Amino acid sequence: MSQTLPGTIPASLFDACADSIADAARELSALGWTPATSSNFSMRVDADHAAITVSGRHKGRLGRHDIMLIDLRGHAVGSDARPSAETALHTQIYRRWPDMGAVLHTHSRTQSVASRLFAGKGLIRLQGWELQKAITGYDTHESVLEIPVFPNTQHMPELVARVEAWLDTGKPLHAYLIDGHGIYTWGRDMAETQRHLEALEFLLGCELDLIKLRAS
Ligand SMILES: CSC[C@@H](O)[C@@H](O)C(=O)COP(=O)(O)O
Ligand SMILES: [Zn+2]
Repeated sequence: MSQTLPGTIPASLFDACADSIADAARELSALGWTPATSSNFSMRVDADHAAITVSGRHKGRLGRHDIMLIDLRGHAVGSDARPSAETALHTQIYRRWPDMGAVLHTHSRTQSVASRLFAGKGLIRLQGWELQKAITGYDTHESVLEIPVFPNTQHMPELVARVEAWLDTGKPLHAYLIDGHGIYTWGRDMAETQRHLEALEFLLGCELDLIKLRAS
């Protein structure tokens, strides 16, 4: 895949984003959170563009050619590669929050099982865990962190609308699960987004352990 950049985007900027995505993806893949080409990752490049993974690539082996430029309507810019099938979920975040700089979507076993288990309730309510403080804006274990679980669909506009509907209620949103699918989370930069993802994976795992232990 060859990537041509608009004159306003220096190659060094795009390459830095691509390298950062590939590094994060390698780490997440090594943890087993991106099985079988699943998952997708992006970073904001400027006010109107993001770098995102090309659809269908193995996320543990990404190179610069597996990451492409899109505009915030989700259209490829300067390449004929196909962006992630879930691009609309990334651009939604960048359009809604100009200060958000990275979006990570993974399919870990813990995320997948938790999404199925809590789909009936429509959300997971986290409270009492010290690690909630890893989410920006949370400064005590006593706060409530709600992670909605949206029904899965192959029709991205439907998922985009569900996210909008949640936000329209005025409730905070730092991440969401998709039933039987995985998690989406975001942050102002890649480091913050990775911290959110690691914390959420840990917290979901703790909730699943509690359910198992209470049942035994
Ligand atoms: C390989 S199944 C997973 C996909 O359907 C999808 O959910 C996913 O996460 C990766 O899609 P992609 O188009 O590669 O970004
Ligand atoms: Zn997915």
